[in-house]
This record gives sequence, structure tokens and C-alpha cells, in this order.
Amino acid sequence: MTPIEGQPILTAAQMRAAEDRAIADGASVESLMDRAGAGVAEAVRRLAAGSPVLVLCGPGNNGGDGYVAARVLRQNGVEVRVGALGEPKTEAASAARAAWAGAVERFPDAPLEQHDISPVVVEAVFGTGLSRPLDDDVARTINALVQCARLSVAVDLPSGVDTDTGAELNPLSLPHYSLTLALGALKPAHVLQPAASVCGAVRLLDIGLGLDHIGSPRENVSADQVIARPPLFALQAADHKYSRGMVVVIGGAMPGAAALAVQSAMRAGAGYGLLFAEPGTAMPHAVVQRDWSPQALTAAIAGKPKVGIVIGPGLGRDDAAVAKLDAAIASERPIVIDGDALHLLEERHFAIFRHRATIVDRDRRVFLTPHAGEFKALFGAWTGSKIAAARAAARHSGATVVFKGPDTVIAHPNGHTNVALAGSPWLSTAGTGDVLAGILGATLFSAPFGAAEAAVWMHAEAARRLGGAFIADDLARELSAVRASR
Ligand SMILES: NC(=O)C1=CN([C@@H]2O[C@H](COP(=O)(O)OP(=O)(O)OC[C@H]3O[C@@H](n4cnc5c(N)ncnc54)[C@H](O)[C@@H]3O)[C@@H](O)[C@H]2O)[C@@H](O)CC1
Ligand SMILES: Nc1ncnc2c1ncn2[C@@H]1O[C@H](COP(=O)(O)OP(=O)(O)O)[C@@H](O)[C@H]1O
Ligand SMILES: [K+]
Repeated sequence: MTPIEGQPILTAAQMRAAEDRAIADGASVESLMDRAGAGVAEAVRRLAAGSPVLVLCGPGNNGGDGYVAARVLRQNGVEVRVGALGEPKTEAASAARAAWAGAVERFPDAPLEQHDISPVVVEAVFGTGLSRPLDDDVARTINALVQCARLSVAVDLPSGVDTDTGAELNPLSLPHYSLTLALGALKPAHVLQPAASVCGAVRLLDIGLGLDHIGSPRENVSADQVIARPPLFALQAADHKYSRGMVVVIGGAMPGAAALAVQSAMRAGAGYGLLFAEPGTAMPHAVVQRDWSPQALTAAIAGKPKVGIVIGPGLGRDDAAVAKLDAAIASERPIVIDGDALHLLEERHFAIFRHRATIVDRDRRVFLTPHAGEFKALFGAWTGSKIAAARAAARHSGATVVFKGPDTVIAHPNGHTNVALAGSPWLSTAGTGDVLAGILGATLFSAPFGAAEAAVWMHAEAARRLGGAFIADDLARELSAVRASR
């Protein structure tokens, strides 16, 4: 069982292609199934700690994994029952069924008795092959058994979720599993909501698909990835405030939001924080404040090698805001566009960003940080996979798109996409987006492999350290410790 940070995410079609490659290289479906089933059995044996186990098997290869797991568990002295949804339909699953010497109970037509409910349930009904919603009685039976179990383990995926979008296919909401064992690679449903919540803890089981090369251009499959703890540049003895990076926040009607952003940038490691805000905005003394004019911006950043601009938090949406946004984009410095500024973007801006993206100039990158409402306003309503939607938005806009939420997706204009693990739901409080925009201003210069990935990770880590019911100001303060730990 491997933790999932940094791991590739494959769609159902990419998974099938990986399986085909492994088979072409000499593996067999049976050998892959044996490894999957044995891996599941080993994990369940340890976690069940002597309790009896009920394995639910479906008609496809996911069910085949279940029969193998049942056999291996029994060989290791665990008391096992098998419940099956019909006869196996694939050759490999039929062979696995035939090798299981015990009884097979039927469900849901002959429902597993209530008094027989097992403390440990292994659910191997459907995996990546689920093509339509579960029948209601099947869904109800699985729900009841999983809900009553002390430990519930989904094999590959919880039955009833869409592999590629993470949607729940049935109207009846699915139970939350204790653990999901992803076979061979993660799929989008392991990280996208609502399926990610249904999965519970997710661990990866290596089944010998040889996916180590995924993501390399030769494979022609650019895999998405889960964000891992990022490396950040350590400070050098000779560092000074400008070498660490200057973050300029351009505020407007609601100065508090811009104030949160600039403080967050400094606490995340920027050496200099400059705020253009309404006169008299209360601020830590370390933050330099100036009155706005395009000339003042030009003068402040002239000759400074590392400048990141953050615009949007508390900006407002009036004509003055539009003029500020145009000046900020015209500066050709890396820019984080958040909040109100996202509502002011137009196609003419995207044309500029797309042009910059072709120059491959690290110092002119553009980041958009929409939440779901802002995303819809910018790019229109989306259906299907949040990963695919973010990728299309990044391609169209020429910007790196940080599509926020409990399953934040970061998509780059070159098509590369990364997904954050579910952050603390306590982040759902006003102002935390302003904090993220500020952090991103700082990581523009301190994260060697992905400023947005590092910012999203630091944001989530600060929330994790705080525990619960914090406010955005607390989150900003916690960043000092998060930065120091890197
Ligand atoms: N891809 C790989 O490399 C490997 C996959 N394995 C397992 O195989 C699984 C995929 O196997 P399959 O492609 O056979 O797919 P599944 O076992 O997920 O299910 C497919 C079967 O269920 C039927 N079906 C789909 N939706 C249904 C519904 N709502 N109600 C009733 N029947 C429905 C299909 O017609 C098909 O017969 C993976 O999730 C994994 O558990 C492992 O055995 C080893 C290797
Ligand atoms: N339920 C949640 N679980 C995890 N993270 C969340 C949740 N809700 C919001 N967040 C995160 O909190 C931040 C909120 O940003 P945003 O919606 O822009 O808020 P605001 O505009 O008030 O600052 C984003 O980084 C988002 O990913
Ligand atoms: K399953």
C-alpha cells in the first residue's frame, strides 16, 4: 500500500491502454488479477485483525480480484464469505471464481441476511468497467453492508462512481468507505469530488503494470498527477529582500482582501510586500503602501528582477478596476488574477496570455485562480470531469488555471494537469482565497517545480496545522511556520 502524493492519475481508457501494454510485454490478465487480489488480501488481513470478512464480487474483472482476495484470505486463516452479483462474465474472473473453493451466496435477489452482516466488507462489485448506474436494489444492498461494517474496503473504486469524472451515478448517495485500494494507478474518481469523499482513505497497490514511464513523452500519455509536498528554494546567506521576490498587490474597493493577500505573500516567503490600497488601510508595518496610479506601479517595479503582481482580491469591478487590470497585464510581469479581476477578463486578454505562453518565458506567466462560480462566469458552464474542464480552460486562456474547491485542479496551458488531495473543509471561510492568491505571488520565485502546486500545498498545509474553525487571518499567520518547515 503506497501513499498517493505525487502519483499519476489515469483515466479508464489510459488504464486499459496500460493493461494492453503490460500484456504485450508478456503479462497476462490472470497474473495482473492475481497480484491485485493478493495485494487486497494482504491489506485486508492486516486491517481486519482476525475479524471475519465478507467479499462482494461483481461479474467483471473487479469481481475477479475479489475472488482471488477471498481465496488468499482463506489460505491465510481468515474466515471469509463471498457474495456474488451473478456469474463471472470474463475468462479471468471465471478462472478466479473456479479457484475459490467456498460457497458463493447471491445478492441482491437472495439478500445477504441482516444478522450475517460482516464487520469487514470488501467490495469488488464494479471497478473501471461500470458503464451505467447500479440497479437500485444492488445499490441499496451494497450501501447497507458497507454502512454496517466496521471496516469497508473498496477494490479499485467504490461501485457506483464514474471513473473519469468522480460523479455519483446513482441518485441514492453512496456510503463512505474506510479505505479504497487503487489498483495499478489512481483514477480521477480517487481525487475528484464527490467520489473522493466516498473513497475514504486511498492507497495505491502496485500490480506490475510498469507505469513508471507514464508521463514521459515517449509513452504519448501525459498523465495527470496528485500534488505532493513541494520542494522550495532554501534561503541563501546572501539573500536580500528583492532576491526573495517582491509581491505587488493591487487592491480597490475592499481593502481587507488585498491586505490578506499581501500579508500572506510575505509570510509565505516573499521579501517585499507592496500594496496599492485606499489610503488609511490598516496593515502590518512591514507592508509598504502606495496610492495607485499606473506610473506608480511602473516606478515601483522598475529594475526589480523578481516581481509578482496579484490583482483581484477586493478590487471591485468598476472602470477604475478595469484600468488597473490593464496596467497590471501590460507590465508583463508574472501575474495572479483572482476574485473580482476574473470577472473583468475578456478574450483580448486571453489572446495576450496565449501569446505569452508560446514565448515560454517564466517571468511572464499568468495564473487564474477561480472558484466554481468564477470559473463558470469565465469559461461557461462545465459538465463531466473537472480535470478536463480545467485543462480546456488553460488551453483556451493561455494561463495556468487553478480551479479551486475541495478538489483543486491546476491546469497548465501545455495540457499538464495536477490535482490536490482534499484539503480541510474548514477552508470554506471568507478570505481564504485571498490568502491563496498571496501565497502564489510568493511561490512564483521560490518553487522550482510549479508555483501553483506549491501554493495550493502550503495553503492546505496551513489549514491542516490549524485544525478547525479558523479565520483567513489565522491561515495567513500560520504560513510562516509552513514556509519554515520547507
Ligand atoms: N486494468 C487492469 O490493468 C486490471 C484491472 N483489474 C480489475 O478489473 C477491473 C475492470 O474490470 P472490467 O473491465 O471487467 O470491469 P468491472 O469489473 O468494473 O465491470 C464490468 C462488467 O460489469 C458490467 N456492468 C457495467 N455496469 C454495470 C451495471 N451498472 N450493472 C450491471 N452490470 C454492469 C459490464 O457489462 C461488465 O460485464 C478494474 O477495476 C480492476 O479491479 C485487475 O483484475 C487487474 C488488472
Ligand atoms: N470544502 C472545502 N474543502 C477544502 N478546501 C476548500 C473548501 N472550500 C473552499 N476551499 C478552499 O478555500 C479557498 C476559498 O477561496 P475562495 O472561494 O476564493 O474564497 P474567498 O473569495 O472568500 O477568499 C480555495 O482555496 C478553496 O480551494
Ligand atoms: K469496487
